[in-house]
Amino acid sequence: MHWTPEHAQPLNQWPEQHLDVSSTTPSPAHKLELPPGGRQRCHYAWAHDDISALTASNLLKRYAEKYSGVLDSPYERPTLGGYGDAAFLNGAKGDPDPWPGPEPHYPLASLHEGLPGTKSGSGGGSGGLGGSPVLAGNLPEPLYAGNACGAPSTTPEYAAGYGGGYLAPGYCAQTGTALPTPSPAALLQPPPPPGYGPSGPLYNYPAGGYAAQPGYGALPPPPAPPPTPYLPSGLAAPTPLPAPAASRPAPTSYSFQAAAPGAEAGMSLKRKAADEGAEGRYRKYVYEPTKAPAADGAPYPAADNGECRGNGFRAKPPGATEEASGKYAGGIPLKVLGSPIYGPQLEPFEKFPERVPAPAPRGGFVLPSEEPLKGVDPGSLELVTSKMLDCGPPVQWADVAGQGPLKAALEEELVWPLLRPPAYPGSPRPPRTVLLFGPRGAGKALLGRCLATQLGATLLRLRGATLATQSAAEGARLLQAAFAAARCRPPAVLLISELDALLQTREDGTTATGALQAPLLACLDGGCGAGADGMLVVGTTSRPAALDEATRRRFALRFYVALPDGTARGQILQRALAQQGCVLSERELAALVQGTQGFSGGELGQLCQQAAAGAGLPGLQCPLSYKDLEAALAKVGPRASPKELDSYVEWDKMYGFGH
Ligand SMILES: Nc1ncnc2c1ncn2[C@@H]1O[C@H](COP(=O)(O)OP(=O)(O)OP(=O)(O)O)[C@@H](O)[C@H]1O
Ligand SMILES: [Mg+2]
Repeated sequence: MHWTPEHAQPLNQWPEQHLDVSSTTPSPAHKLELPPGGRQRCHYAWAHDDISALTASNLLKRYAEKYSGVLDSPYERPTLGGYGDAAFLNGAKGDPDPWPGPEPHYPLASLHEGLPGTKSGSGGGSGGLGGSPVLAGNLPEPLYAGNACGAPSTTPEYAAGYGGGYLAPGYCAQTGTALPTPSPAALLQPPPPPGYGPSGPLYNYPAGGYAAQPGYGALPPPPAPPPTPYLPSGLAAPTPLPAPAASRPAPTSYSFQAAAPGAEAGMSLKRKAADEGAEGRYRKYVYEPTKAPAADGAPYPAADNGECRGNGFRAKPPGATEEASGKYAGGIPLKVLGSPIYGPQLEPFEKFPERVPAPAPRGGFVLPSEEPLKGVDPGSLELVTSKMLDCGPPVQWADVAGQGPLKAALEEELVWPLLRPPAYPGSPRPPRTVLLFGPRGAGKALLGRCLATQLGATLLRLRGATLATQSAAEGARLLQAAFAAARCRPPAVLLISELDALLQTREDGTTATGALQAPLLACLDGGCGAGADGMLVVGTTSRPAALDEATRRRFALRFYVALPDGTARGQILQRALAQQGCVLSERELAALVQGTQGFSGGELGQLCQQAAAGAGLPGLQCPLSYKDLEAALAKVGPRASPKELDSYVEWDKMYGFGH
């Protein structure tokens, strides 16, 4: 047999093969060229034709085995030229150890880079698909597929090609586990752009989510959009969403929201908004205890020149809330009592832009297209406009003591959806009706005013009890006029307090239920229906059980406004007493808070007034003392009995949305 290795191998490989050829019988043609002393040990770099058949057979077998793994490898191999022949000539022929040669000449970008768990760095070299299959094929079993760390190989297809060959001894490509199998989609992903770490997240959106729309106060400025290189081409940036709903607990079985006409799909029925530890989250809800003293003793100072802002509110008097002290008069911080944060958490006025002229429609809270005044009695409309338009100062979340979870719920389920633009055409309408129920004086109307402020809306107030004193026809006319007036001033909040009075049986035997309920339901359907987007109806009642199902279901959201807890009572008292120039010691205030358990905010205000009256200080020339308050405590007490409070909790479980 006449055989030369050139017949079987490419030219650039045959010198290596000849390093294997240890023939001791050089060809006669070469004998003369060999140094005499080295003849017996010399390895020829070229073939000679008198090789034995056995040697030739062994050679064939050996190289067939050696390269069969390479040829069968499922991975795309780099061109051999990329590594240079020198890599194969580096004296490591058949070496079972990891390849000790130089780094590849080209920085081969491994497709595995960017996959989770992939380690980048020089130690790994181009161990991915760019690794040398030849070398991998040379490696003994334990070095395959990251087994340098002794991890079990779970991905057999990686064994041949996944570059153990370039792993330095001891390098662990995966910590204790084999590299996860890449999905076909991942393999099709383009490599990350230069400058971004391969193991970084593909999207790097802010953890806190997106800020609300401009115009909504107390939220941080919107974060910068994610850098465009992070967005795969062709993909639009996701629509900003409000706070994550995923953290909300599952609704309880009592909720009626799914059946309510205004209840929107996707809105959680029950939620626990109290994230007690997250102070920053409720920072803006923190009560601002001190306002500028009212000149006339009214709950809100009238030092605003009577000027009514475009949104129906007047600005707070400058510095009205700036003087909040972080402690009780005696020096105990309210945090000691479990308050979230207490201090001057102020909302700058700039966050409540003037609405003159009316701003462009915002989000779902847009201008109605219908003619709102059609068929409305002009006299009633005039009456409503002059008597019901609320021009009080704006009420921020921080102006409401306590009620943190409720405030968060109102904001997340009402304010944000109303201010947020619809995500897509035909997306669910935000709720247009909310019912606040709870004991008298608990702050339901205050929260209604706060909602109007947060929405930048005109506020119209209607008292059910007042309406119920009118004749049925007049009451219905006023009701329609109130809805029409609200609709023609969008965005508007119509606050109907004492809603239950509209549905009660009168003492004279005539029942308003039939007379006023029908117009009320019609107004709720029409005024808050699909055609009227610019208004929100806030109904309040201290007798939720008096509401029949039809009325109840017209309110898409129903929230329980509970009595203030000890911390909130302390804050309300401190504010009320500060307005009267009264400074109590820490112990006195703590005792007063203890003695006013079960008081509503309204009753705390009455207590302070009673103390002033009892002290003979109608003009509030002298500060109140603790003794005056003690005396007043004997006369003013909480109105809501424990039984009543229990009934609210029960009603909340049945029909409320919890918070
Ligand atoms: N949480 C509170 N923080 C500060 N002030 C409060 C709070 N709750 C009630 N008040 C004060 O108590 C008074 C009565 O509040 P409001 O009118 O809102 O109660 P209400 O629940 O609407 O009562 P009603 O059922 O009688 O209509 C207001 O002066 C309000 O400022
Ligand atoms: Mg009220």
